[in-house]
Order: sequence, then structure tokens, then C-alpha cells
Amino acid sequence: MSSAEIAAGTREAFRSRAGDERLTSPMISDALDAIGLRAQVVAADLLPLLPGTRAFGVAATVQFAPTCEDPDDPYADAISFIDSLQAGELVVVATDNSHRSAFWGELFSAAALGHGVTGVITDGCLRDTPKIAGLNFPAFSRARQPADFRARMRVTGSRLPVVLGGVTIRPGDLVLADDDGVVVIPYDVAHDVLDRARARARAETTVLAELLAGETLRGVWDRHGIL
Ligand SMILES: O=C([O-])CC(=O)C(=O)O
Ligand SMILES: [Mg+2]
Repeated sequence: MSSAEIAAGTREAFRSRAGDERLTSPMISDALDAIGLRAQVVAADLLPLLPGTRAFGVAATVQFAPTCEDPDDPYADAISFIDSLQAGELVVVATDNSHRSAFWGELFSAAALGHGVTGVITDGCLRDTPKIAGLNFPAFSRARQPADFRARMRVTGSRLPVVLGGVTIRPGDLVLADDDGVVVIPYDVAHDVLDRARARARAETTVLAELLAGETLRGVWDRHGIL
């Protein structure tokens, strides 16, 4: 299957699973652990622009690398990538932890919002951050800085596997980012992981109520096996 077909498949699965707002990155991480995928949490310290931000979508990946060239149409590759974005996708900007420039700002966010994109994560820098926050566009990054990427960094590939914080993210994988961090669900286990995480969310509601009612952790753990 091509990456475009995979991405289309997971976009469809994601749409039919609207209402997953209860799911958090810890629940997804636990569900991945349960099937032996114990290294799906992005190690880079990506923080949301606004605390409480949550983004969940199908990975649309783009890779940047350093350059000194300044072509006539310096934003061509970034523009075609952003114009290709579809509803339900979440942009993954991989930069190899570069601070050389920003890679995403207010206008890219506006274009992404116009396409129904659910957010952006990057191991690099954002700029225009108060304006991105003003648009309520979910954005997670390692850092911020004002310099534009023209003649500093260039797109070297899009909709290809990238590595972010030690995790390989393939087009079509699901990504959930929240205040605790970013977790990546490989597309071929997405149904199973979401089902497990949902079951976990339901069980956690019960466990929480029992603890608040004064039950012991030991009793609750022995009964539900959840912490
Ligand atoms: O050129 C950039 O780095 C992106 C930018 O400012 C924007 O999206 O508004
Ligand atoms: Mg800008």
C-alpha cells in the first residue's frame, strides 16, 4: 500500500472515531505498552503553546535540513505540502532539533486550519506564537524563535517517514499530543490501541470514583489492575 493510501485509510478510521476526546497520551502510551510497543513516546520535550491544548490526528510529515541556498521560489515545497493537507491530519515538522530558524507560524497555521488540520508538532521552533495561540491552533514545539527559514533551512521531503524525539513517524500513523507529551500510534495497530485505550478510559472512570469514595489503592489495584 502506498503512504497516500495508508494516510487515507487512517484518516477514515480517525473520522469514524470522533469522540475520542477522553483519550490522553498516558492512556495511549499504556495501550501501546500492553501490546509490547514501549518506545512510542516522543522523547523531545515538546510543549503546547497554551496549557490544556490537545491535538489528535493522522500524521502528515515534513522534513527540514540546513541550507544556504536562496532559490527564486523559496517557499515552494512548504507551500505545496501545506496546500496538500487534508481534514483530520496533524502536521509533523521534523528538523533534527534545529534552532537555526522557525519552521511554522501564524499564516501556515491559518492555512492548516482552513484545511481542517488538527495541529502541528515540531522538534524545532515556532514563530508568531501569540498569533498562533490567538487562532486556537494546537501547536507543540521544543522552542520558539523569530527567524524565518528562507536561506537557512529547506524542505528535503514530505509525506515520508521522519524521526522525532527518537520515534519514527510514518505518514498515516496517529499522533496524540497533550500536556504530558506526544505519543505515536503506528497505523497498523491503530484500531487495537484505540480500543484498548477506550476500555482503559472507561475503567479509569470507575477506579477514580472508587478512590475518591475512600477505597484503598491496594483494593482498587487488585480488583481492576489499573493505575
Ligand atoms: O515563514 C515562516 O516561518 C512561517 C510564518 O511566518 C507563518 O506561517 O506565518
Ligand atoms: Mg508569519
